[in-house]
Parts: sequence; C-alpha cells; structure tokens
Amino acid sequence: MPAIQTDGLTKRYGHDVYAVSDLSLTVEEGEVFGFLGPNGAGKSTTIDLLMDFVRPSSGSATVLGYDVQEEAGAVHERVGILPDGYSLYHRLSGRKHVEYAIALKESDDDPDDILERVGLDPDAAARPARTYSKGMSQRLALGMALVGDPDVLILDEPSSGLDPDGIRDIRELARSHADDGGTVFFSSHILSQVEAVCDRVGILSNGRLVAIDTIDGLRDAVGTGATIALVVDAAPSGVDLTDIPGVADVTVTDGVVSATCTEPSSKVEFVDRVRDGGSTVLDIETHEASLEDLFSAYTRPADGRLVVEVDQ
Ligand SMILES: Nc1ncnc2c1ncn2[C@@H]1O[C@H](COP(=O)(O)OP(=O)(O)OP(=O)(O)O)[C@@H](O)[C@H]1O
Repeated sequence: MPAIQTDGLTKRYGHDVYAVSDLSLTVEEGEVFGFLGPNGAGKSTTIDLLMDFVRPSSGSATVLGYDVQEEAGAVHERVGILPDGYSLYHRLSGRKHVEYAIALKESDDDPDDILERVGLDPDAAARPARTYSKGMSQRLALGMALVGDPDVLILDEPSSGLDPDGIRDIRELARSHADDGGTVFFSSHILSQVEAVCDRVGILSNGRLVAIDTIDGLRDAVGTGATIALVVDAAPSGVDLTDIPGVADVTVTDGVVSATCTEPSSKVEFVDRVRDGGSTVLDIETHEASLEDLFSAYTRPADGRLVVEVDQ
C-alpha cells in the first residue's frame, strides 16, 4: 500500500491562482521522498491538502490508504508533521510542549528521549520557548512531530533556521525513520538539502509536478554535462572536434575552444584533439553542472524546453 497517493489533486484560489494543479504522485512506504520546488510552487498547500487543513478544488488523496477528507482522524493519528510556520507557546517550556504532544497523541513516549533525539539538552528543555533561537524552536517542533512514532513523517522545510549540525541531524533522523520502516515526506526549496537523504524526489513548479525520479535519474534525463573551455594560442585546424563521443556544442571563438562533455573521459580526448590540430593549450577551465543547475533546468524551462544553465 502506498504511504501517500494523490490523484489529480488541485487547489485553486479565486479564479486563476492554481496553488496545486492536477497533482498525481505516489510515495511508497519506507521511502524518504523529497518534495522540491521554488518558493510559491505549492509544497505547503499540498501538505495542507494531505492533512485536510484545506479542501481541494478537485482530485483526491490517501495517506496509508485512508482518504484524507473522509478519514482525516485516522490520518492525523498516523502522521507526525513539522508544519511550515508552526507556532509555539511562548511561556511553556520545551519539555511541556513535548508532554502536551504526548498527551494529545495518547502516546507513552518518554519526553526526555524525544528531547534528546532532537538535540535539546535538559537545561534548554526547561526554559520557556520564548527564549529559544530559530534552530532550537525548529528542533522542538520536530520533536513534537516525532511523538507516537508516526508511520509517516511530513517535514515542511525542516532545515530552515538550522546550522550545519542541525541540518545533518535532520537528515540522519529522516534516514533512520525510513530504515525503521517509516515514510518521510521532506519538502524543501533547496535541492542539496534533500539530495543526500532522499530515495526519490518530485519537483513542483507553479503547482505542477514537472519531474519525479531519483537524483541520478533526473541528472540523466536532463543530460547535465560539464563544460570545458580551452584557452589556445591559435584555433585548431585540420581536425574534427564534433565527432568525439560525449562531446557536444563545440565553439571556437577568440582563442577559446569550448564544448559540453557528457562523459568525463571525453574531456581528455577533446584536449588531445585540439592539440592534434596544432594548438598550444594555455589554460583549461571546467565547470560541472551543479545540483542547482539541475533544479533550474526543471523549474525554469525556456521556450517550454528543459535546459540546463551552465556558466562558463
Ligand atoms: N490562502 C491562500 N489564498 C490565496 N493564494 C494562496 C493561499 N495559500 C497559498 N496561495 C498561493 O498558492 C501558491 C502556492 O503556495 P505555497 O505556500 O503552497 O507554496 P510553497 O511551495 O510552500 O512555497 P514556500 O517554499 O515559499 O513555502 C502561491 O502562489 C501562494 O501565493
């Protein structure tokens, strides 16, 4: 049974704002699924729809087989959520927050275990939440989401406000939750934060799902290659630079010979071929397509095509 399944899920505000548009996706149990998209793409709205915090204009969704509208109670019992824009009770201590979440979920969790898992030490946990930094608040909200060992953990921008240690902790927590058989739905607008931990990612742009695959699969689909630029004393002559396997987009201008290389080994052959053409190579610059280039390729298509923006 899928952990999360949506079918044509759509949320329209007013006449023409489609926050989520015809979204159909399946997240399997035991997966860490990265839900990616730039600001305003519709990630939080999708999560609100899954939790029945807002109602869809059309389409449907299930979580662990339960219809999110008809059986919202059953969904809430099995889901732990770190929402975007959660709020804390300023006068209550961190520990009281966790105790409250335990009572609400009728769980027998030990509050100290939960606080330790999210890295809030007893002193910090005893302080009122108004004294917390953004990162500490985020850790506390995450702890509340973990109460009751939920089957599905929904994390909306969980890394926001966290330092590098905190970001790593979130990743480890997500991974161990999935390794124990749980499912993690991890929303972020920063690709590199989900790359290390997610089994698959879905990319949302303007409310629409524009890609769903593993990170490697997405890279292959967009064909992100590296660019290579050789500074030469003179243009090569008498050689064909365009028939090297894995080399494309060859240009020769003002003492610079450049190309896109989809195979790492093709760079060496490209350099050799330029030398065979009588040129002395004075300098070599290469640029690997970054994850952010990949993200841009899916979220900022030009002329309806998928393009990778690569600086030279
Ligand atoms: N209550 C609302 N009324 C009108 N428009 C809304 C409402 N809620 C969301 N929207 C619009 O729906 C779109 C999607 O918003 P949403 O908050 O789901 O995006 P997001 O991907 O979570 O963005 P972010 O990364 O900035 O949190 C945006 O254009 C937003 O302005």
